[in-house]
Amino acid sequence: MTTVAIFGVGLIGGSIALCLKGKPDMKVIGYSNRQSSVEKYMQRGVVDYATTSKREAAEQADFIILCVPVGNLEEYLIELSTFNLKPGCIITDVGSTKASVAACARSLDLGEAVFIGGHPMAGSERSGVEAASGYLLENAYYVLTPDDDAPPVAVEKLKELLSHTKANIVIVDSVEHDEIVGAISHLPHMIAVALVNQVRSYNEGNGLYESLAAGGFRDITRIASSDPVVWRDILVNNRGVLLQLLRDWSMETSKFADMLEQSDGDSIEEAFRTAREFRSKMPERRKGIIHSTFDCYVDVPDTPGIIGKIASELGNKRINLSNMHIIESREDVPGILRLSFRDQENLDQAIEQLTASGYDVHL
Ligand SMILES: NC(=O)C1=CN([C@@H]2O[C@H](COP(=O)(O)OP(=O)(O)OC[C@H]3O[C@@H](n4cnc5c(N)ncnc54)[C@H](O)[C@@H]3O)[C@@H](O)[C@H]2O)C=CC1
Ligand SMILES: O=C(O)C(=O)Cc1ccc(O)cc1
Repeated sequence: MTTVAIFGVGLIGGSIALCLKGKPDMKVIGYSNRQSSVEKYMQRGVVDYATTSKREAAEQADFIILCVPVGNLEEYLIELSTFNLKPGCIITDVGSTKASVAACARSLDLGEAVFIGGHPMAGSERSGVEAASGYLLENAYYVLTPDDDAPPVAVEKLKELLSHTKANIVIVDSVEHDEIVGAISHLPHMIAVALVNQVRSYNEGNGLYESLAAGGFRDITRIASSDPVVWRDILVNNRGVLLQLLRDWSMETSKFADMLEQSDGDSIEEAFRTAREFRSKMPERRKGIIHSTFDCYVDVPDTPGIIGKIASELGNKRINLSNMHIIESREDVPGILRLSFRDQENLDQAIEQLTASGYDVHL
């Protein structure tokens, strides 16, 4: 029997739990510091057992996965180091920053337990176990940041466990991770929040800003709806990297100011051209090392008949849909529908058709 203890069964912890629960010889335990959350985890069936005792969860675990906000990771590691963990127990985390938690683990005596940092590079602006999905990490990158002296057998065991997420596991140095993820994830979150707040302040004087904000503005600012506590911790933790990135960002925005001051249309055109070229070369999620699936995701309102409507829209155009899965659907909250196709051609046709019909389709 493999016992996995998940500390903090929210969006990410819950999604990992859903990938593991029910697998042969697997027991998934959820830990929360609140009794009401423990009851919720059990009611939703995301774990086999839940407890408010850290020690109880930790001491029977072969794997401990810390899925709490980044600001709590160190205190959890320190407490784990005082427990009587199973020899060979593998502790990992899912925090969006990796250098500080790695340094903390290095400074502790974990006995015969091993720490290997991790970061699944997928998620959403939603939070809590209600938003968890067993498909969230499928085909996404999942970074592991083992120290050089981490036993290779432990890294292999962790990879084997995480293979249930169907993510594409890659090994990256923890400091390099924070620099790269700072640029591609943390900086965009700051920009989205700053942009929304800028428009919010204009809107105080004229409500038309809010009414007219659509399409592009919603796309670029989706991540501004992310959990404030989770993101407070990430930004504060990666502050050194982020301060440099913000300086570079200010240079980029001043280039735009210069181009506008000089009415330099050619340079503006060139900026859009180079950006479009780089972006078009970026791999899509389904093009990972892992076997490709031909899936897309559609944000759908929870209205009666919506699934039938989408299915018949595709059927009418003779687009061959091989599977459909509702990832989350609650009253008044948009759900996500995963549509699977047997080949690229059907997928491309479906994206074209649904986008033309006004659906929000992503890969
Ligand atoms: N949101 C995202 O898309 C991604 C988040 N992450 C990382 O995953 C971790 C968790 O984030 P989410 O799942 O998004 O957040 P979440 O808010 O959905 O889940 C966090 C969970 O931890 C619990 N929690 C909070 N403080 C706690 C404490 N002091 N003790 C015990 N439990 C506590 C909450 O009740 C909740 O169940 C963070 O470290 C974040 O950086 C990693 C990849 C993607
Ligand atoms: O919703 C999105 O696009 C995200 O950027 C999700 C996300 C949030 C935090 C991470 O550490 C990794 C991924």
